[in-house]
Amino acid sequence: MNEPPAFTREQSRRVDEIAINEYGFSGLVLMENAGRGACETLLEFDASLRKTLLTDMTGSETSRLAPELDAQVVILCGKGNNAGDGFVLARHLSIRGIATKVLLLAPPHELRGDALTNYAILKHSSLKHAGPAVIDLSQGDDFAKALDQHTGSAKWLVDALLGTGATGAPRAPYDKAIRWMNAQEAKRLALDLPTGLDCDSGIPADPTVRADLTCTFATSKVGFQKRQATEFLGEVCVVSIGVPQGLIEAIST
Ligand SMILES: NC(=O)C1=CN([C@@H]2O[C@H](COP(=O)(O)OP(=O)(O)OC[C@H]3O[C@@H](n4cnc5c(N)ncnc54)[C@H](O)[C@@H]3O)[C@@H](O)[C@H]2O)[C@@H](O)CC1
Ligand SMILES: [K+]
Repeated sequence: MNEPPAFTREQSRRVDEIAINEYGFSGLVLMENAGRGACETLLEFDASLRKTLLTDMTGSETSRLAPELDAQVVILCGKGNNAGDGFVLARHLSIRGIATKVLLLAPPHELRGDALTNYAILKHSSLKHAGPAVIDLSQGDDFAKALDQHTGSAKWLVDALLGTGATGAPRAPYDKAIRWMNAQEAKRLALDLPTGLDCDSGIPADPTVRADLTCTFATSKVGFQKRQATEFLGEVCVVSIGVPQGLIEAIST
């Protein structure tokens, strides 16, 4: 049997582009599959993540989640589609009763397209149904203190800062956020790739997220096979985004 393919940045972006422009996929469907797949992978990886639904006076579970500070999963989002995957992940964790919080590191008015749509859905469900708290940390001066305050005793920090749209080393405020993430005891999940890692060369920038688990979408990435990348990736799980295998094979040849 052939080895599963690993793609360059350009090939990965071509999968999305062809799926959308030639096959007729909606970008939202691909993003939904990415975020939902990451949710399922995380829950399989860490069976200790538990439902934190509150109980009402009669002892029955209510649909409200435990208060914000008990978030078990805190998702740090940038402004591209990688952040969009993070918003979808937050929604699906919340559906499964896992208390989740989203921290925005870019101003919400800079979100576009599918990421903006999923942000709007999340905000709506947060206001209407006590869904995941969404907190804008893009303003304010004491960034590390704000991150500490909003993270509490989370078990997992999720890197939804940058994906295949990254160019060069992570710039402010992502650089500070990465240094802060790497210094926490919580485990780290990277969506698509650890922010800072060049997915073609495998060369880590200073700083790069040190992940315990990387959920990478559609295929693994060429740079992940390089020795210097290993310590930043943790366990790598390839998550299907629903595109036909034939498309992946066509692009890999
Ligand atoms: N429809 C699609 O295209 C899909 C995309 N997916 C996700 O989308 C990601 C790619 O999304 P995008 O192309 O929006 O890119 P990113 O989400 O990687 O972010 C790009 C944004 O970050 C900024 N940026 C780039 N380099 C930076 C740096 N070094 N420091 C600070 N800011 C920087 C850019 O100005 C741009 O606004 C994939 O990795 C994957 O996670 C998945 O949702 C599957 C479907
Ligand atoms: K990422």
